Amino acid sequence: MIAVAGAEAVSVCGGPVIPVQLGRVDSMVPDPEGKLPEETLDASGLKQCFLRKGFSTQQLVALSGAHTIGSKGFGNPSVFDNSYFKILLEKPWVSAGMSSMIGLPSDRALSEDDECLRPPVLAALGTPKITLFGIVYSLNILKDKFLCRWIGIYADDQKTFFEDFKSAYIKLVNSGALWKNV
Ligand code: HEM
Repeated sequence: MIAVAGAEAVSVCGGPVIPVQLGRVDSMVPDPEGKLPEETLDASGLKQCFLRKGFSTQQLVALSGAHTIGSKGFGNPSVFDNSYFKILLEKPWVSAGMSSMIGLPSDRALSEDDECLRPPVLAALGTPKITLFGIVYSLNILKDKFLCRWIGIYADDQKTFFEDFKSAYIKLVNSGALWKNV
């Protein structure tokens, strides 16, 4: 129910439509304590925590984009879009008073990590394209492959954020689940 409600909330708020597989075996016991990442973890702690569960830095950054919804200062609280990443790139955010209201410590930690972010020079370039004999090549593919600065990529390209969020969400909610044989 939680996995389905989460996916429904994302699409109702304008995010991607995420198919959630039904029919899983319900758990009879609660999860042990300490399975969720602490909001006070730094970027390296967050990355390790996600890696231990089989999630890459890219998936950590994409999933954290869910914080675009709600009251943490990432744009319209009821719209699922890529404002989270755009606002993280605006660091240090207008004023010290305002910055303390933006995001959780974990969100701010991602914006201070080189692997999660990207160099300002590439941020200024936006989405570069080369035109050769009428054919347009997007350098985004190269950026994705070799630079891996996910906050910048998702701030530039909401479609890529939606695609990556969708697959990471499916992986997250299916992780450790068992299904009935029907
Ligand atoms: C990266 C590790 C994460 C940490 C440390 C974290 C921590 C938290 C905390 C502490 C809150 C409560 C904020 C408050 O109201 O004071 C929160 C809210 C929330 N989280 Fe996360 N979270 C993480 C990842 C995720 C993921 C993976 C998702 C979904 C895919 C998610 C979705 C949400 C949503 C929708 C809220 C409500 C936001 C609001 O109403 O302000 N979070 N998170």
